[in-house]
Amino acid sequence: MGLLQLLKSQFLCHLIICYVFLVSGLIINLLQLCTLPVWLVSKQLARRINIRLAYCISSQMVAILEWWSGTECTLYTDPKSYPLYGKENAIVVLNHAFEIDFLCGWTFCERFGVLGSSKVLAKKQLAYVPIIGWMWYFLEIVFCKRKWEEDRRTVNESLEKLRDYPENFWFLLYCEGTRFTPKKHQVSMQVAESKGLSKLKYHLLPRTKGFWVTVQSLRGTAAAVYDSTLNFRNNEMPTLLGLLNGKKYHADLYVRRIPLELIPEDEKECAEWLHKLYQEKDSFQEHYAKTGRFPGPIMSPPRRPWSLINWLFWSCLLLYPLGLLLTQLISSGSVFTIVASVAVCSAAPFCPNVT
Ligand SMILES: CC/C=C\C/C=C\C/C=C\C/C=C\C/C=C\C/C=C\CCC(=O)SCCNC(=O)CCNC(=O)[C@H](O)C(C)(C)COP(=O)(O)OP(=O)(O)OC[C@H]1O[C@@H](n2cnc3c(N)ncnc32)[C@H](O)[C@@H]1OP(=O)(O)O
Ligand SMILES: CCCCCCCCCCCCCCCCCC(=O)OC[C@@H](O)COP(=O)(O)O
Repeated sequence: MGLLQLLKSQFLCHLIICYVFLVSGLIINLLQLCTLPVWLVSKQLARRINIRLAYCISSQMVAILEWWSGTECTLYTDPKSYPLYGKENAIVVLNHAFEIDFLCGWTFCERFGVLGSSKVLAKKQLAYVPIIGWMWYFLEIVFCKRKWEEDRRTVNESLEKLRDYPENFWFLLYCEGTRFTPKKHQVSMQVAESKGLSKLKYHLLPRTKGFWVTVQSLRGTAAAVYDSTLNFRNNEMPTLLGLLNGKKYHADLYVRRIPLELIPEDEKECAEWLHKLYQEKDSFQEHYAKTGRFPGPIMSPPRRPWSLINWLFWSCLLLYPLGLLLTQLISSGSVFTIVASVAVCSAAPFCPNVT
């Protein structure tokens, strides 16, 4: 193990990274709260400010993936579609099998310049998560209760509000509704069988209602659906903790751009269309399992320095007062205070994992 890799695996480094993320995140949440009066004067200005503030939070996690862990993200896509990415609103349909798949999604958002404005259909519980959930509230993220009777109206209303959004956005939809596990897959395939639908090997049966309401609500706003299929080389099972430890992963994303006009308007036909799409996604995963690559050419966008610059900025800003505090602590000469502080820091890794 090299010296740098050893440094990245040190708990003290993780503590510093989390400290910067948590404190900067709460400061940004507070700044977002301060933009509330701006909404009354100019909604579009408030939205633009919040896009930039949100970037300051989400790009820190992207920096961990791109710069700290050095994870490689490869994009397989059609060269004709490539120039449109980041230049139009789009609905992104992504498979949900990895702990960090949302972060790989964010990384591509960053590379195409839509990270601050990216959106998702998220379960309501995530709205209460400090920093990320609170940030999402100001970004007009669409939340669902996974109760169709309620979601039908609320999801539609939230999406309608995005019609005059001032910057390009990608709206992520995990149609499977939950992360893939063998147990969930088994149950899901029983549902498929009972409905007379073809089985899937690598995906759960897609929930069609959220997709239909999204497509219908964003007609005229979004130009296309980006059908995205993600996998990792060598059967890697990446985790957030692995990234924090500086572990390098290799993500491959296959994206097909499908113009929105090609998607049926009728609910039943739209559902059938989505089931067919998931059959195709399954065949791409099969191809990947056999050959180690997705079909089509590679058009990888390079990483940009902004996430790193933002991360360094917050680190400098927040580590300076922490350094002063530590210097004062040591120079205080109080053995009890020093021993108590070291004990608290040493005990932290043994706390139960809450993620
Ligand atoms: C160039 C680069 C391109 C791309 C880059 C990639 C990505 C970047 C883009 C953006 C990034 C932005 C943000 C990312 C950041 C963070 C994301 C993090 C977290 C969010 C994750 C979540 O929260 S996922 C959970 C919430 N989301 C969803 O659930 C969406 C899918 N669900 C739906 O659409 C649902 O329909 C619903 C929620 C709208 C309503 O749910 P409900 O359950 O009430 O209704 P359903 O119709 O779905 O269910 C009833 C029917 O389902 C059948 N059923 C029952 N059991 C099962 C089963 N196990 N499997 C399948 N089906 C089942 C049941 O029989 C009912 O059928 P009917 O025929 O009777 O309707
Ligand atoms: C700079 C980096 C510092 C890192 C340290 C801090 C780490 C904090 C991480 C917070 C990340 C929160 C992002 C929200 C993404 C959560 C994804 C998620 O929860 O998906 C839910 C789905 O799967 C469906 O769930 P279920 O059907 O199981 O209900």
